[in-house]
Amino acid sequence: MSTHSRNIAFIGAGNMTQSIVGGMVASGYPAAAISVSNPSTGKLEKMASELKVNTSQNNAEVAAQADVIVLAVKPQLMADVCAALRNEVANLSDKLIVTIAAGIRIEKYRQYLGDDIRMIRVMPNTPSLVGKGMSGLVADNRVTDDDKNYITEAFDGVGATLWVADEDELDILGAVAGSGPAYFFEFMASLQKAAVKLGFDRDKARTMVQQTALGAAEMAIASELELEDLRKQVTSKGGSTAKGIEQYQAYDIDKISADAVEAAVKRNQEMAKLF
Ligand SMILES: NC(=O)C1=CN([C@@H]2O[C@H](COP(=O)(O)OP(=O)(O)OC[C@H]3O[C@@H](n4cnc5c(N)ncnc54)[C@H](O)[C@@H]3O)[C@@H](O)[C@H]2O)C=CC1
Ligand SMILES: O=C(O)[C@@H]1CCC=N1
Repeated sequence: MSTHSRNIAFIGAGNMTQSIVGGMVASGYPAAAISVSNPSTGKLEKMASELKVNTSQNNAEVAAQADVIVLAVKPQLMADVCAALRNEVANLSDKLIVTIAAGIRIEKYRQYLGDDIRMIRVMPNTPSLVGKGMSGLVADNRVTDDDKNYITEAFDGVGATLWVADEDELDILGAVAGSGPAYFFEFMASLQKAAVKLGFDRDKARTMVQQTALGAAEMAIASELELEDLRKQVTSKGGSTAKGIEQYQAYDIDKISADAVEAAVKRNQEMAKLF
């Protein structure tokens, strides 16, 4: 079955679903083959009017009609949502089940949905909305090559994909790339505040910060140099950047990042036990 001929249903219309579906529609996935369900109507109405996808307040209804079900609710709701799907949808084992939830292991979904499910875990991130997502993927051993190709193509449409070896690696990828946009936005906001503190208005400060972030990211992608060497190219001996970088190093930016990623991995592992 080719990528665009599968009907795909998203259970939960939150931030991540809106980013993925927005990116999929923009990349040419037919809106008519996409359904989204959510208990409340606000987000559904927005998605129906802006993206022309099918919407419903009934999870089982969209899931029953789909070839692919994407579980996109918060981890703490997953057990209940899965239990209801198992009760209300026939032939779950004929469908490809994809989950984007952090932490929860495939083994748990087997308990929730049945031993015979075909499941892929995807760890996406919100820049999928603008076609610049980074998604990690891992599959159970029942998933077919066709399933893998399908889901790779779908998520390649909203950015880059990276198959990882196992679910431990997915936890790490999630802590770096899934959570990563938040780290970058936190850093960008702090740079914006620094410019505002010295007299710029917020709009001008934002323009200079976001354009610089974009330029740095694109340069990193285009260059074969190590990231440290790209940094050195900006850091003239005896110049101003050296003084700025000294301040970041004084706060041990490597330790800040290592602590952040390790804390996020730990939370993914906790969520695997809790939900
Ligand atoms: N936000 C992000 O950057 C990322 C999120 N994820 C994962 O995506 C999942 C969703 O996260 P967000 O979109 O950020 O959360 P969110 O809170 O924005 O969205 C969850 C949606 O599920 C809906 N919902 C609640 N109960 C429901 C039910 N019984 N049936 C159907 N829908 C229901 C809520 O109304 C809400 O619209 C989480 O499991 C998270 O771990 C993964 C990677 C990145
Ligand atoms: O914060 C979370 O748990 C999810 C997973 C990665 C990004 N958001």
